[in-house]
Amino acid sequence: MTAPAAVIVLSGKRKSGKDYVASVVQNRLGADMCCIFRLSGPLKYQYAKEHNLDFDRLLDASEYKEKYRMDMIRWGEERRTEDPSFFCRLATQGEGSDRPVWIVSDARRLSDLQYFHSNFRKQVITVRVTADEDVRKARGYVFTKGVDDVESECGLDIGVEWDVVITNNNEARKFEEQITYLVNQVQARLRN
Ligand SMILES: Nc1ncnc2c1ncn2[C@@H]1O[C@H](COP(=O)(O)OP(=O)(O)OP(=O)(O)O)[C@@H](O)[C@H]1O
Repeated sequence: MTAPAAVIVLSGKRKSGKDYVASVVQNRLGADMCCIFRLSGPLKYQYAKEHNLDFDRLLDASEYKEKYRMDMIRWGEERRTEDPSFFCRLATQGEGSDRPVWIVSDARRLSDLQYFHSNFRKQVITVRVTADEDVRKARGYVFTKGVDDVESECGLDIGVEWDVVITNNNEARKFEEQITYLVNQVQARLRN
């Protein structure tokens, strides 16, 4: 595996705009230069594989998914406890990992940040995407107990020093300036 030149690690509350930022940055840099990884991506796939289940049925909103949902969450936690970098490693393998810029669109835990800091010390750029609650609500956010008040959503809310903070409150010009700043940081790493 060739090491990437830059690794952008995005974090933010639900509907703050992480996926949106990831795709804007990818468009700026070019898809051939840049790959987006989702840490939440391989969980279902790996769970299905290890339990001999039908991956496609696990992805839809059927009874099948409901039946295995709790067990899948438990299994994911167990895996992470045994090996905190398990899902980070899994998500960033395979297609696209040979591109020079990685964007990880959904860091949720301190262990996610620790993984990227310790494996890609010089390349990593941590980014917190923020948006006011009313803006997030307008984008479809609804507070859900058991989802929005647990570690996977709140683990990075305080006590982290981010390299870049992007405020994404529908202010196009400000947003643009912040994206340009981030893209410049990436380009500086590509030159080194
Ligand atoms: N600056 C922006 N301009 C226009 N639309 C935006 C902007 N930011 C976010 N959106 C839109 O708001 C919605 C939510 O954004 P997005 O999916 O990127 O959030 P997220 O943080 O990835 O959410 P989740 O955590 O639920 O996956 C999307 O439809 C997205 O296109």
